[in-house]
Amino acid sequence: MITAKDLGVRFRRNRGSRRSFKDLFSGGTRRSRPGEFWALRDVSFDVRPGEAIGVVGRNGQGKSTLLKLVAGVLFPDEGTVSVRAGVAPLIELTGGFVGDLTVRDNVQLTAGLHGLSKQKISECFDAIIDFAGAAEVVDTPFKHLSSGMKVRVAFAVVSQLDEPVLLVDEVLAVGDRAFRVKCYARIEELLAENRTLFLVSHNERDLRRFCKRGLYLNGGRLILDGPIEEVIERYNSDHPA
Ligand SMILES: Nc1ncnc2c1ncn2[C@@H]1O[C@H](COP(=O)(O)OP(=O)(O)OP(=O)(O)O)[C@@H](O)[C@H]1O
Repeated sequence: MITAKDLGVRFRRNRGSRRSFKDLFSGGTRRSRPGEFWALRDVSFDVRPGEAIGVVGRNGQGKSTLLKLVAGVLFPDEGTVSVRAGVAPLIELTGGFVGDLTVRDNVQLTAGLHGLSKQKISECFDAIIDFAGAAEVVDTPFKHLSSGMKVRVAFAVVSQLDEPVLLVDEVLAVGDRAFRVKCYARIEELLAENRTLFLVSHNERDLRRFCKRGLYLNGGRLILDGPIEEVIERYNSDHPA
């Protein structure tokens, strides 16, 4: 379903840093420009349809960057990632949503971008709003929603899409308990339909509940790719609380 080979992503630490005169003459031969660092490097893995994968690592170790590559919203500087199916990304709280548009417009836009027909959208519109508990804010600009409500709307839409790959980045932590329970049930339904799931989480219970396999990232490197229990154990022993 997904093949990632030697993935590398480079970012600049400091937007203001300029390349030096000397750098200009060394042209493209330099491996890394000043101020740049590899947020992800030499990362390779294969994912089969229906696999549920938990991505673990401390803050800033490349987890979100990896999901963005799979979602196709970021291109690698090295290596390749191929995804043989559509992706429903739930990454970054407001990801893909337009702040000035209303909830209604955003739901229609996102669903439309993922290939749902007008008719299908109007069929499932009420269910999406109902799932999110967003009836009162349907005509409110998205930017005026509370952060929890933004996540609820985003999850409600994204989990309604027919895409075979679902990416969930740490958003479950934001919803209140009643909403999390609904999200868990929905994720379980999606897994039962043999969808592929990537879950970034710092919550071991969530990881164990949904994922069989884990990827442990540290310093942008893939330290361990294995059964979720082994991955959690290794992560915990590397970084005891
Ligand atoms: N657009 C960007 N420009 C520069 N640096 C970036 C950019 N996006 C991410 N980074 C940096 O890349 C590194 C990896 O970030 P990433 O968001 O993938 O980490 P993460 O493991 O998801 O962290 P968290 O658990 O905090 O969400 C971090 O040092 C981050 O500051």
